[in-house]
Amino acid sequence: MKGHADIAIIGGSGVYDVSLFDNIRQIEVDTPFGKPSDSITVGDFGEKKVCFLPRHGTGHRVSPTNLNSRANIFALKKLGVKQIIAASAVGSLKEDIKPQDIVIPYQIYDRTKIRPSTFFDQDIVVHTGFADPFCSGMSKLLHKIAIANGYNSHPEGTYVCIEGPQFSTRAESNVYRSLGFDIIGMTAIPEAKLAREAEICYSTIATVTDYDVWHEEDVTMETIIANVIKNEKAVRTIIHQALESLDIEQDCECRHALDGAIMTDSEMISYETKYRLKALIGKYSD
Ligand SMILES: CSC[C@H]1O[C@H](OP(=O)(O)O)[C@H](O)[C@@H]1O
Ligand SMILES: Nc1ncnc2[nH]cnc12
Repeated sequence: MKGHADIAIIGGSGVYDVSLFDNIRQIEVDTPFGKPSDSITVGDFGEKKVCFLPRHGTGHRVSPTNLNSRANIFALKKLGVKQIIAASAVGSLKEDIKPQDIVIPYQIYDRTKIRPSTFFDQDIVVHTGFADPFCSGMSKLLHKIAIANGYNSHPEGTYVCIEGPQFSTRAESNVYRSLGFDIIGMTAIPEAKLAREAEICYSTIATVTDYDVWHEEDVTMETIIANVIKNEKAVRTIIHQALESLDIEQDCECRHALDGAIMTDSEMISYETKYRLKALIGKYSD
């Protein structure tokens, strides 16, 4: 691996390349948790060092359950990433959130079942705050940009993350609606949790592809793919303008998430663990 990036884009369904960077190189990054979903494209955006990772791999090979999110986020941390903009295709749980709208989620409700969702599962115990799972500064910026470009953007949506890969039953969809959730997807968890553990600011541009089964006869891939294609321009526009505006020097509380969160006595953490997780805990452990 040879590369550095301050800002990362994680592409979701239909976003496998943002074509916004100059001087691009593909790099392979290895991590203690294995390999990320694909090689990472590093490049320049003006003065900024940026990178791109397709969440499901090129050609959409990795299902939500099998995503190695630990490797994906660890690899970005190793590159020096401080801010992640994630793109995600979602279903809507509300009438006024229409297909092709944008939602910038501010909360997540976790309905996943079988995903490793922490870096700290061996020899070290860490409890990070996750009350507000997205970076509020970045999310406000994304919403502002979406509105300024004429998109129907909803700030502050709650994203319910299901295990998938099957879509929900009608009963489940109606329960999520009765609980007041706004959008539904399969990938925000554990990505957002791991970004917090890695002290990286993390925000999502959720693009609506369907109304989920509470509203539709059935969720079909035909509808979803048609809207994924229509949503692509919005995602690219918002990312482009966000990259212009983001200030990597500006401090944020997301970047101090491990401060005071490590419960284990430093002397009890093995040398191997300190070495293995150096990119995450190096600044807190001697
Ligand atoms: C393409 S439909 C279901 C699929 O789309 C979303 O993925 P992503 O968040 O990576 O855009 C959803 O979470 C499912 O994985
Ligand atoms: N209805 C839906 N449920 C779960 N994930 C989705 N991604 C896009 N639409 C979805």
